[in-house]
Amino acid sequence: MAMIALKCPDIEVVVVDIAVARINAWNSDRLPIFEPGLDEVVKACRGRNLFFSADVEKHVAAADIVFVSVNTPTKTRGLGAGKAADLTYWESAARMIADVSKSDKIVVEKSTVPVKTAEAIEKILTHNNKGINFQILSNPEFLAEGTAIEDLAKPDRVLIGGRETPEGRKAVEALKAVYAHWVPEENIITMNLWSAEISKLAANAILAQRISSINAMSALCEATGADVAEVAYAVGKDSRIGPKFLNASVGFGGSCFQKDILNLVYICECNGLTEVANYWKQVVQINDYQKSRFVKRVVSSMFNTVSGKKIAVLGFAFKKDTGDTRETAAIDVCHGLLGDNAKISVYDPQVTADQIMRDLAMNKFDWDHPQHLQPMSPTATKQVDVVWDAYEATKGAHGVCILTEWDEFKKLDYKRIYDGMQKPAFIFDGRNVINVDELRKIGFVVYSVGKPLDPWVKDLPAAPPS
Ligand SMILES: NC(=O)c1ccc[n+]([C@@H]2O[C@H](COP(=O)([O-])OP(=O)(O)OC[C@H]3O[C@@H](n4cnc5c(N)ncnc54)[C@H](O)[C@@H]3O)[C@@H](O)[C@H]2O)c1
Ligand SMILES: O=c1ccn([C@@H]2O[C@H](COP(=O)(O)OP(=O)(O)O[C@H]3O[C@H](CO)[C@@H](O)[C@H](O)[C@H]3O)[C@@H](O)[C@H]2O)c(=O)[nH]1
Repeated sequence: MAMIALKCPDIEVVVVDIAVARINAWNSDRLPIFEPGLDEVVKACRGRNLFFSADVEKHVAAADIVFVSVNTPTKTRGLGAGKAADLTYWESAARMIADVSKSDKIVVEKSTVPVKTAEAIEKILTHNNKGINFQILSNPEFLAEGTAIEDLAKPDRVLIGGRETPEGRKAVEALKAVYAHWVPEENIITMNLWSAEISKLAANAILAQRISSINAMSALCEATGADVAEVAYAVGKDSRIGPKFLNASVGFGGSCFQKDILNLVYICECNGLTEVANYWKQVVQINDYQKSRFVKRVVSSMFNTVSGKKIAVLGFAFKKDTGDTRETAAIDVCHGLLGDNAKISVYDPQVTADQIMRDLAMNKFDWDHPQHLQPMSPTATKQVDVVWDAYEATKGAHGVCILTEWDEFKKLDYKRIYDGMQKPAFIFDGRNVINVDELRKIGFVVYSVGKPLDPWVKDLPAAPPS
């Protein structure tokens, strides 16, 4: 919305939220999220044509276009728990729009929703309506965190789905005119509502599938002496495949991929498409396998136990350049290590100690997770310490796990880190950011996902029984 305000000075944008603390933060000098370049965009328009308010009803009543961007998490209880999208927030937003509206409105699905949500929303909006015309559009968002501003400034495409009626087409044109302020017309794609809704789920599923594919290859590379980075480079050179999204890692995280794939799986199951559901489920299962495989490498390399040992965790966010920790692989890896009674010292340049403690104590739905990834008691967080420096985190540690690819981890003084650690000093790189040969020369025992194994690690079974 800040980008719309920046690019369309003739449009007044009001961001409303029921979370008053968040709105207060948006109106302050310290925005509630860290996103490179966002401060500048907000500062350029706030008070001009961009406003933040907790008076949701007043501003919705006055709007011509309402973008609904509320959260759509995975259901944790009841029918479809652990898979289906929880549309509670969407439904209450739709009911509120229906209640407060006195003029015609275009209601835009900006959240990622199950296919056919527009139909349900239409029913809520038009039920008991007072002669008001609501047009529902699907306009899914494709930005990635950490690069949101560039993604919004130069989107690969903007997708708008609408009803194939004269009113529907008019609404599509109205929304298209907003984006046309800065997005070339050929990059604004219009289609029917259901295609737009499915396209968002399909894009995320296929992106995540690429990561699970290369992560699956990383296990085979370790077993055979191949290097996954070389394999990804060779594969990505095929112009039909392309080089992006082929970085092997400790596993994908973030608030979208797992949630949206599980939602897709549920929709397939509801449509009787068991084989299709199982196909997509495998993308999440390989991701869980990758996280648990990493934990097993750590434990088995360190004489099959990390009990009482200090392990430094460098990086907790789900990717670099964000402070977001939702579904970060770091949560599952820490749970796995704590399950083996390790003492953990975490450093992340953007994530607060409070957030890390909350994440580690939080109950996660345990759908199909391996044993050691299951919810744990909050008392285990007593074994966790959060520090504000990588050197502090690694001081006296037996092992280091790199779980986020922050640029600063490439430039650390690893000799200094080695000197301060217990020996043998182990380093487990879940992001392929370190120079393996250099670190081995310093004296570290090194494991890096998908890379030829250190003889020390090699002699141990890759997947000892849990
Ligand atoms: N985070 C991303 O990068 C991203 C990218 C593309 C799509 N999406 C999709 O966008 C949606 C939102 O994601 P998010 O990460 O911003 O979630 P979020 O939980 O950070 O934000 C949602 C906000 O909606 C507010 N809200 C809930 N009910 C409300 C109501 N009735 N009225 C007003 N405000 C209400 C909440 O208070 C919260 O601040 C999800 O469907 C997600 O899948 C997110
Ligand atoms: O080659 C890769 C690329 C990514 N990742 C990991 O995958 C996760 C997701 O990364 P990314 O997709 O860059 O960030 P998100 O903000 O989750 O963005 C995804 O999810 C958004 C929400 O739906 C979509 O809008 C975006 O298009 C889609 O990329 C992160 O943990 C990354 O570290 C890898 O492990 N290897």
